[in-house]
Amino acid sequence: MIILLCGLSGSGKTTLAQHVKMRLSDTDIPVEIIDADVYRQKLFPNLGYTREDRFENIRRLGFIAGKLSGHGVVTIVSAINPYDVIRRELIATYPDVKLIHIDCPVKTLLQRDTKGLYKRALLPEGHPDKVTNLSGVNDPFQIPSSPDLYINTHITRQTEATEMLAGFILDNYQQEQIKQLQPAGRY
Ligand SMILES: Nc1ncnc2c1ncn2[C@@H]1O[C@H](COP(=O)(O)OS(=O)(=O)O)[C@@H](OP(=O)(O)O)[C@H]1O
Ligand SMILES: Nc1ncnc2c1ncn2[C@@H]1O[C@H](COP(=O)(O)OP(=O)(O)O)[C@@H](O)[C@H]1O
Repeated sequence: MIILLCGLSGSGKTTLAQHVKMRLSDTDIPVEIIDADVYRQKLFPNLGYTREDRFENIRRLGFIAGKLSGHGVVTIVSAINPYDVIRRELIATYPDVKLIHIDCPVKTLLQRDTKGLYKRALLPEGHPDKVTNLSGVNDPFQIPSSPDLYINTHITRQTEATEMLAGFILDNYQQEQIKQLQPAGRY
């Protein structure tokens, strides 16, 4: 299973992915997190935040996730992933991809601003520290129309959000195992 966590920077993708991994550590479900922030720094430092570079980033992350999930690892891809077309491409390319929207109003993200990106995006044009192409501020984020799960981290506390996501993974993992136990064509 590939879990695509999409949502604006600071919405809680990394936090929830890490908590879910911990939460599932006492089960026999192997979980790996592919955090776009980390992979960009370690593997794709030349990619920026244009539409084309974001597509390339997501395609590469999807490829790695496909390999891991092919070995039975529940692979959580934590990336802003703002465009519907590339999300749909991953869903069409790899088996058992689930799309999860981690939502949060920009007003709240401006208050959290753990990386200082939002303040920098709001600087005047031409300011040397200005951040351009920040999704939700000066770059698009297409809201998923029918995600498999929706979590709003402005409303839902971290512990409850973790339970929602862990429960979703457990349910789907178990359903998949039951399907694989059933002989093809008999049911
Ligand atoms: N425009 C811009 N300028 C500078 N830095 C930025 C910008 N947009 C995103 N970020 C930071 O990059 C982190 C990874 O982005 P993503 O790979 O998830 O983006 S995307 O999926 O390719 O759209 C992303 O990580 P998260 O904060 O974890 O979402 C941000 O820290
Ligand atoms: N309900 C919540 N779920 C997840 N994170 C939350 C929640 N409420 C507040 N936060 C905080 O918001 C921040 C989210 O940051 P992070 O997980 O790095 O986001 P992202 O990976 O989407 O950029 C963290 O500081 C986290 O503690």
